[in-house]
Amino acid sequence: MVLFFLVIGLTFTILFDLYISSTRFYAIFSAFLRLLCIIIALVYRSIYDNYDRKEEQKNTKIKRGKFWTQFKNIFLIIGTLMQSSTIYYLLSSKEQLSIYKWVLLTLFQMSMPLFTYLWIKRIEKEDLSYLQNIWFEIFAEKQDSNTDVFVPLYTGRLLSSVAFKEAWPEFKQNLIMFVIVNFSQGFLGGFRIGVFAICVSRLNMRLKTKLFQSYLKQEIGFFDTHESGKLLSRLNQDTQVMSSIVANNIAQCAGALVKFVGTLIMMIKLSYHLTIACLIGAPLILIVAKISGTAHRRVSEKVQTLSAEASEICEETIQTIRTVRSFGNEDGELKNFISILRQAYKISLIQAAISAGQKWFVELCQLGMSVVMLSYGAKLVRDNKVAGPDLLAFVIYQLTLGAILSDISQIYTSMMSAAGASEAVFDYLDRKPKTLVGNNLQPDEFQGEIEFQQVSLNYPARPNEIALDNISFKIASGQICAFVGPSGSGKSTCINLLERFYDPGMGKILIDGHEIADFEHKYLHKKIAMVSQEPVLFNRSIRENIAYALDDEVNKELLTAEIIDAAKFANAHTFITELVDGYDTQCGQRGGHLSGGQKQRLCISRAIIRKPTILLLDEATSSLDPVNERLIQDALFENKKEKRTIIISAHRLSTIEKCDKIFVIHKGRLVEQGTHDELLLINNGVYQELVRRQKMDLNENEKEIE
Ligand SMILES: Nc1ncnc2c1ncn2[C@@H]1O[C@H](COP(=O)(O)OP(=O)(O)OP(=O)(O)O)[C@@H](O)[C@H]1O
Repeated sequence: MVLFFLVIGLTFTILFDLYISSTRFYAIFSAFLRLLCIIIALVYRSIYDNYDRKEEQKNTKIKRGKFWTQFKNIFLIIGTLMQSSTIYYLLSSKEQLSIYKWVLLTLFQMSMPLFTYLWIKRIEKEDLSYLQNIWFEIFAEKQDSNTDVFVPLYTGRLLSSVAFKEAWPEFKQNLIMFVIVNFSQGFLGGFRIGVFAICVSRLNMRLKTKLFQSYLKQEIGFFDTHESGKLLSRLNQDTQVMSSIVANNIAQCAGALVKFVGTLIMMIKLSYHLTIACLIGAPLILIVAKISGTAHRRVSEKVQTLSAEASEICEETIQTIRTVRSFGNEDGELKNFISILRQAYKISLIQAAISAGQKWFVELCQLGMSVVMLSYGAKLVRDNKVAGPDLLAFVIYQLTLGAILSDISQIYTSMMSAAGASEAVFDYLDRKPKTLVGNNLQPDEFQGEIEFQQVSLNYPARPNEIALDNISFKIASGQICAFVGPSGSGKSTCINLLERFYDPGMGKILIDGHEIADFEHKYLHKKIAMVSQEPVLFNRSIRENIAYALDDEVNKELLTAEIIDAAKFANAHTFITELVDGYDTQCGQRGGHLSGGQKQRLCISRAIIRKPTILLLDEATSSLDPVNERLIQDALFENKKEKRTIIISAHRLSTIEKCDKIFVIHKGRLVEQGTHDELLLINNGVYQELVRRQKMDLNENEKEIE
């Protein structure tokens, strides 16, 4: 891809310089364009270098190729000097340019695409490769602008041939030039629009991919503190705003700047007196653009934040629609939604007022510029200082310049809006996960021996509350153990740590003597499977849900047999085959088309099919009827074929009586451990109390039934 840009850049350079450029003026103009582009590249680079430095200060571990970075900076500076010297040479040399000098100059000027190539390479290294689309767009826009600049000149000349008798002999020649420049403008304009449409879609796709990729890399704590609705709004809306505004405007801005410079050169060539007269209002337009741009940035930031909040309410309400309906609170949710949209609307009114005010002011300045230029121009024509046809061409240039200035001011304003919208997106894109996904340890043997060494944890969402306090225990390979304790005591937290959803604040978690963080991410999750408290299924078929994340290359027939075995293990096969579509039945969003118990059984099948060495069951059978629960328990306890370490977190103590070891957790601390019989012997122990209470509840229930 990068080579493609390089080839395009070089081809344009050679074509334009060797064959199309025949005048010294065009050569100067062409070199000037390159200079401009290199300067833009330099500015970008310095911004990213600065960003690098900040990153380095934040994270000293990041080592970057400093030498190479500086080397490329020097390249860009040399490029700038080369282009400047080309312009100087062309301006100062009086003699006709010979062909070998043209070749030399062209080689000289080829530095531009070469430097661009280096710059693009650099961007790719920084993982910001989507910016190359913008760069390509600048290329396309630049070519278009080149011919744009000549349109008023030949329009002016053609009109003068019609209007002034003395210009009649040149009518034919002017008509041909008029057709050529207008045709090229139209052709290149179409080309530009096509390229632009591709660029926007590609930029959008890449931005979304990068952002989604960045979300997927984040630690679970990030999702505890960032609502999904807001994250989705950033992913869908903000990236869209960014890609269309940024791609569109950077391209237009480059084009407008090129046109501005080109038009200005042509105007100066026609009459520098008139040029000075008509530029009086320009600085005012640019100052107003700057002021309103800053205002737009702030406003747009607020609007995007509010729209993310609205999206969060919408998403949450849809997700929890059954609860909302059961409490009859549809109006309440709608009210919240409307109130946020109203706030956004009020802020948009400010945005509209700023845009309108800016437009009025710019139009007024343009009018002033026209009046000054026309009055002064008429005087110059009367004094024979400017020829009539030149004044006509100048008027067209002046109108073009006014439109360009107006464009630049609007581009700046909307760029600022995009900057406001993009702030949060870039924050997420640049965010480094606090927990690294994993290292590279992938031992051939994985026994499943677990050890907690003085482990403590505070959840990121509640940094001041201790969830686990100095917990130490050891589970031998192949043992079946249980975590018990009152609700909120920390059982699921221990399981979350074994899944590496969080890293302990203090202490170590070892598996087979290695720290859990040392294992490679995919390897670890092949060896450890979990069935969580809330059974979550994907909106796919039962078959796909059970085989979720298994390697694609697994033989299909084998896979079907394994899926059925796994379903049988979890006692799910019977209910699946009773469904009309059997294993192809769709589960609905989050498994909403199935009952709680059915979902749990599918989740168990999904874990079992992976043949994990460590199986974590967090209240995995809580929604099942006693018969089904007993069948699954038996399958777990009696499966001697595979050596598997199993950890069960359960409230129904009858289900864990047979466990090799029971860990009693209370208020985040490990208070007792042993077998069921050993724990019952601890007088006034927590376990003894839990068993006593459950027995009482059972007796009362039995009495009620009687
Ligand atoms: N993601 C989280 N962010 C903040 N605090 C959390 C989070 N998850 C759990 N907690 C808190 O940590 C403590 C332990 O929770 P945990 O889920 O481990 O309890 P548990 O013993 O599994 O309870 P239960 O039997 O009800 O499932 C509780 O006080 C809970 O409020």
